[in-house]
Amino acid sequence: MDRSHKPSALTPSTTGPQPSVHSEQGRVIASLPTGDSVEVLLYGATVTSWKHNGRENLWVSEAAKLDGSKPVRGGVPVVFPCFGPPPKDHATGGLPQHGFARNSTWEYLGKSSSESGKLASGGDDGVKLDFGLSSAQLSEEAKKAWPYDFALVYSVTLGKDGLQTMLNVQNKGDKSFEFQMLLHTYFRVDSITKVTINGLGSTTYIDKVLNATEHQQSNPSLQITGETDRVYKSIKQDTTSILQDGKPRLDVIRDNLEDTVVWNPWIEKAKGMGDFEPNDGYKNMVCVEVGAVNGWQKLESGDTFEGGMIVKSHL
Ligand SMILES: O=P(O)(O)OC[C@H]1O[C@@H](O)[C@H](O)[C@@H](O)[C@@H]1O
Repeated sequence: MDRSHKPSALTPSTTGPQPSVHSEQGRVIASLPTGDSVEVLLYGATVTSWKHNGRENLWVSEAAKLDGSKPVRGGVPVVFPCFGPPPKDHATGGLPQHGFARNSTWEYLGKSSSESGKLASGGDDGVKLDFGLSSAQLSEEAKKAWPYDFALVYSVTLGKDGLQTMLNVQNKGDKSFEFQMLLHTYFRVDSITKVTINGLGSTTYIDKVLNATEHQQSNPSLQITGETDRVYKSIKQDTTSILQDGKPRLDVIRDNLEDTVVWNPWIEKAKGMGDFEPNDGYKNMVCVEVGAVNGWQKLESGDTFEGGMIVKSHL
């Protein structure tokens, strides 16, 4: 698939000090010689930790279930093939909220050494981990509710200055299907009251807190001052930036995805979620979720779609 606006990929290299990769207890952990690391749970292919310069960039609830009994409350759950509660009259109508990818067990396909890019220092640049999920691996219930033949490959690349997560969707069957996808990333922040989100100005959004009404964001900067659940549609700028205390903290760069959901449950909703702890954890997280959730992506038999993000940490 040729894409004119494709951001340059983070490229792992094959010489010099090597990253270490090991799997234990249903997760894959990769570390760079710099000490940066990423952890991916096979359940949901959920990235549960990404450390850069000694700092954790992702928020995971202290009560998150990591045993496969429910989707992980935190990290980067993969939402596919529907976002939110699916419309009852759509082919995804029998699936749970946010689909089945976040609560299916993925297969670790291995680390990739195909792309190389040597650093000036001669050290290793990064490591790419691939995870797969196909129709055959789904629960009988999910297969019945969404009887399409598909294959997903989710690539998580830990680079020296960022994390890249890309979802590749293939239609392996003889019927077309429609899907939505979203990388439901919970970012860790020091204090939500000091967070500003830039890059969503002049964009139309659906406000799920206000009965799913449509609004236009006029202010170039967004501050979170209460429960927030917004779907920003067809965003022109590729980068959404999270600032802490006015200083750049994280840049989220969308790749072939036009939409972004901003979510913070705030006080009451956080208290109402059994797996959200501590109760005031909403002060230390914000979800900035890149995706294709405005309408549906149609994939014809044999076709492939790819979308994801690069996140750069400024600490
Ligand atoms: O509780 P869940 O299923 O993980 O969803 C969390 C939130 O996910 C967000 O993406 C949705 O916009 C919210 O409406 C939803 O509440």
